[in-house]
Amino acid sequence: MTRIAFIGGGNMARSLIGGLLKTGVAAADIRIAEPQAEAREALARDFGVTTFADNALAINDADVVLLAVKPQVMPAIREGLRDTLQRQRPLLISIAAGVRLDQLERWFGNLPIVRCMPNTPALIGAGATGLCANARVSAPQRAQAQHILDAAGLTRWIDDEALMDTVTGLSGSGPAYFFALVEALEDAATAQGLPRDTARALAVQTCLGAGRMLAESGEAPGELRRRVTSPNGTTQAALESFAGDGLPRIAARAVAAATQRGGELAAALDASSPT
Ligand SMILES: NC(=O)C1=CN([C@@H]2O[C@H](COP(=O)(O)OP(=O)(O)OC[C@H]3O[C@@H](n4cnc5c(N)ncnc54)[C@H](O)[C@@H]3O)[C@@H](O)[C@H]2O)C=CC1
Ligand SMILES: O=C(O)[C@@H]1CCC=N1
Repeated sequence: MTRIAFIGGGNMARSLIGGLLKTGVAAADIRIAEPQAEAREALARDFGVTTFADNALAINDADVVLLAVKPQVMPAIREGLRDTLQRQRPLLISIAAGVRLDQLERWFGNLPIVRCMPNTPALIGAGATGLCANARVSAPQRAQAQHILDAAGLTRWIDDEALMDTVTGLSGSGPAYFFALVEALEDAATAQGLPRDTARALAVQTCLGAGRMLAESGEAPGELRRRVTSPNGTTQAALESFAGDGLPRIAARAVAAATQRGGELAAALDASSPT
């Protein structure tokens, strides 16, 4: 039995808690610190978990403390947590974009820490998470962290922490890229006269079907793409249009922008909380 305390009960905490409960973790073993009373009530109602307005109270007796606040909020929570963390020495897990292991060690002390980057499909158990551990994380703690994130979907360990911002740019932010593409496809078909609800339904199912084929067929995306593309057919016309507009470059620039922003978030915290 692992007691898990969440600091911050927003979107990602809700996604992760939903996954944990589905895999059989007892609600009694999950505690959440959340400053907003309305959010606390919703968490207790939706998940049956215990909530706290006070961060230090929530982590009392916790084996794992999971930081699920915005990167900018990290320095502000250290005062309230540091003493209890040092006394209990739980496994600390952070899901904050950009925030580095050395920063977490500076703020919260020399603890076993796992930095990870999940994504919102965790809510339905279809998340993707990259994890990276500091040297203090023992093998059982590594397994503990993986077990918690496995409840949200697929997990992959990332040995080189510098690549965690790339993971953020790929899968952390990635669901939004696919949502944006579906929005654009739906708008394009609607502009040609298709009723919006029909355009939405067809675009969403196409996205789901393509995603399932990618996940379940074991085939490379390029091979699946080739099978849709008849010589001189409709798909070829569309793919040539994508290529002409520089789709690979568009994707590379978007991932680079998100990756860079991760580094900027961390640098801003170095500037505002140097010690
Ligand atoms: N939303 C996403 O798709 C993903 C977000 N993340 C990371 O997860 C973290 C949380 O993001 P979201 O859940 O989207 O944000 P959110 O804004 O929905 O949740 C943050 C929660 O922290 C609470 N909070 C604010 N100050 C606090 C304090 N001093 N003590 C305790 N709680 C406090 C807020 O009231 C809020 O409920 C961020 O660091 C983000 O980088 C990581 C992967 C994906
Ligand atoms: O946009 C963000 O900063 C967070 C991190 C990854 C997804 N959402």
